[in-house]
Amino acid sequence: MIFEDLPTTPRSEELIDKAFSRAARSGRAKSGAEAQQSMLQTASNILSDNLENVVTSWPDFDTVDPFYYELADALVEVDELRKSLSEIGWASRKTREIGQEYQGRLRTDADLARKHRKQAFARLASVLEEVEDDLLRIGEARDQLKTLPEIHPDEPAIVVAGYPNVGKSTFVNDVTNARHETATYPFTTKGIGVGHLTRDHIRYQLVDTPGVLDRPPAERNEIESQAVSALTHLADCVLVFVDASGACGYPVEDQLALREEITTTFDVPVFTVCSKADRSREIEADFYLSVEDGEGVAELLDGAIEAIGYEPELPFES
Ligand SMILES: Nc1nc2c(ncn2[C@@H]2O[C@H](COP(=O)(O)OP(=O)(O)OP(=O)(O)O)[C@@H](O)[C@H]2O)c(=O)[nH]1
Repeated sequence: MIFEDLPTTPRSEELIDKAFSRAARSGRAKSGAEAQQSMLQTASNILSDNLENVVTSWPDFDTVDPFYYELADALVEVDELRKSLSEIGWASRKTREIGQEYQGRLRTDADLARKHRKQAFARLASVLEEVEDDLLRIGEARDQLKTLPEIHPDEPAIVVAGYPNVGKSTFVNDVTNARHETATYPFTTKGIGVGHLTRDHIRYQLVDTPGVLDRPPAERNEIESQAVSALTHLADCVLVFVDASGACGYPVEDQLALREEITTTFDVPVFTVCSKADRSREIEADFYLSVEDGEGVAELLDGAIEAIGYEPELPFES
């Protein structure tokens, strides 16, 4: 996952403390103007390098997969994040420049060198103060994005949709190792779960979507709508679960209306799955499923996998 390895974002104060205390240490090893030069060099390098690392640890949003872009945007407003990252790039260059600019002025007697070095430190500190909010914003974005589950836009994905309590997670847990891998993320109080299964050496992702694809669009808030839009980039096939028994607590007509909406939103095969078929099968569906009895589980998976028709790219054969 592209956001998984993002390192903790330092705060301005932390960076200043680190830079100035290392600078003091390096100054103690020398004397006179040389000590001042060494201090400035150390402080400016540490600040500039650490700031640069913040920027380079992020992926380039111009080339990021649209699924990730929209997910990230739903959580953190990518435009704002990019502005902050470019401010940090500026601060990295500026702190290096200040180091270089003052180096010449420090080639003088010890007292004057000390005065100029202090001036340079004040300027370094004020650059860091200026980007304090940007570092905070980047840190928050990083913390949020790190919690996204393991979803790979390059792997085939089966998205499971349907009203609450229709049996989505029972199915996903039954056919995948989801119990071990399910992760959630904070689009909604419920989060989205991911499980995996392997067929013919191909790994498929099953994405459970409680709180997102489980109600009419009019009831989705902006973030949830964006999560749906992100899912359209991800899904290779959608299974809409409909509980014809009504045991889930939602009228069958509403469930079928949601299916219609999903069919028009997604450009990939969308199947209607009559879930809890041990209780009722009173609707027209592509598949009838009872996880309770084990009925239709294999057929449903085979159907979805066939509809996806995923062909892995083979290495070049000579
Ligand atoms: N009779 C019967 N009950 C089932 C079947 N599958 C699931 N259930 C029951 O239906 C209830 C809801 O199932 P879940 O899998 O939690 O439903 P869900 O759609 O994931 O619900 P949310 O996570 O709230 O969106 C549970 O009590 C399950 O035990 C089935 O095949 N037959």
